Amino acid sequence: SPSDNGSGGGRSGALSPAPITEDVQKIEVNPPKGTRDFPPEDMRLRNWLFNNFREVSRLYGFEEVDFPVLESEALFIRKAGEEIRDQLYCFEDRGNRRVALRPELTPSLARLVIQKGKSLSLPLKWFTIGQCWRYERMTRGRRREHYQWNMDIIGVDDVTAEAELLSSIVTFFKRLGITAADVGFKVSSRKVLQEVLKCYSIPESLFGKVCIIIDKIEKIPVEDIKKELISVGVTKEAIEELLQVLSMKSLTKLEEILGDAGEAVADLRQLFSLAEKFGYSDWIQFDASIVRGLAYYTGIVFEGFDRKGKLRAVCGGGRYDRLFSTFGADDVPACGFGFGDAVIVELLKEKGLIPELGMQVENIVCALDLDLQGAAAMVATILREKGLSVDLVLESKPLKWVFKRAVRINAERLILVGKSEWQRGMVGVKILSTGEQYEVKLDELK
Ligand SMILES: Nc1ccc(Br)nc1
Repeated sequence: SPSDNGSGGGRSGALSPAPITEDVQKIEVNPPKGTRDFPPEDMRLRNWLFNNFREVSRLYGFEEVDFPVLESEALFIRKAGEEIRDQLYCFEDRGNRRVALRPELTPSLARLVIQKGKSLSLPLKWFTIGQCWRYERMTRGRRREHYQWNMDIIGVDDVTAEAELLSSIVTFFKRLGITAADVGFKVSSRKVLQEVLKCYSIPESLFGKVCIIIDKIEKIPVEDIKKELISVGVTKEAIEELLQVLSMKSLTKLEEILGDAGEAVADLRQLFSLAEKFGYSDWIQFDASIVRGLAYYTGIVFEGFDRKGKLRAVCGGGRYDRLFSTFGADDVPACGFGFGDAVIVELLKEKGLIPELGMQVENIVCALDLDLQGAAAMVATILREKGLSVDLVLESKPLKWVFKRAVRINAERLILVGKSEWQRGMVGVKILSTGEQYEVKLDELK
């Protein structure tokens, strides 16, 4: 067995803490408030989740894109009273530029589309997975960062685009074992609001603000909703009509109020018809109260919810046909969704659907003699060049330590490089699941 370097095989190499002197300051080892580390076990779960995001994106023919976490603050400055604006993680950089950690991904996507301009052939089907930030007073103890999967279709003004996006999310849920009994989508259209406001001659300019106020309908008392609507100039009559329409859960009843001439009912009817064809009718329901909290949505909006009502929205999205002109470019029809990495994990835990994702390595290679470390490196290299993973024991360790590590890293095989075997061009192999052991010629190792 390898000579013992007196480390006792325990947490060998553990250093006693450096003496605190004037130039050594004990650092905070936890990440900043509201942020997370991803140690190996958590990173395996995150990679598993993101790999599912990517696989669904591939299945739907979407191309991956990415943008900087840091953007010009101007990208996110909208005057509709959104929460996302109030919580912007913004600052002035050393060049005196106003910048922000992105709170969402859609404005960056729009910026890139505008930047690329005519060089792009529509429609675009782009996806990204990116970290998004908000600066929230920690009194509420909520997170300040999360990762979002975004899928966007740019250049299609038909509801088929929204239907395709909803299909992709259903496909994602199904892959994870989540069913229509667990999760549903509340679907509506902001054109419902638009048509009501138009009936009461409420100016279009109020549309964004009204949507942001209405989005709070489940979160604050209805009297406060009314006060805020009044404060932005909506008449009492319009408010009563609005609240009545927003309580609708039936398209037929909505049609009785709005008539069948408007786009809102037509879009929704088409979406529900397409849902039949895609096979996800069980997953969606009309709910006029859904407006979502981003000012730039203009049409169909939707959000994924857990049917037990225990969690916040799992995902959300919609059509945003006017975003590009707010950036000074020509408008392009667009729709997309954001899917956060936190609520879905809570949901999977609730449903017992978190997969076992142990560390896995195919080989652990160990020199049985101090002067065989080079030979062990050669063996590791041969295996790695064959595409086999190797944990190479880098120091002289007792065999007991090596076996413990092999179990901890879930190695399939232990490759022992011993003096007598090496002289015969052989190495020892132990299959850790069965205990079977044998010698094999180096050039036959596979
Ligand atoms: N927009 C946003 C960003 C970060 C978190 Br956590 N939640 C929402």
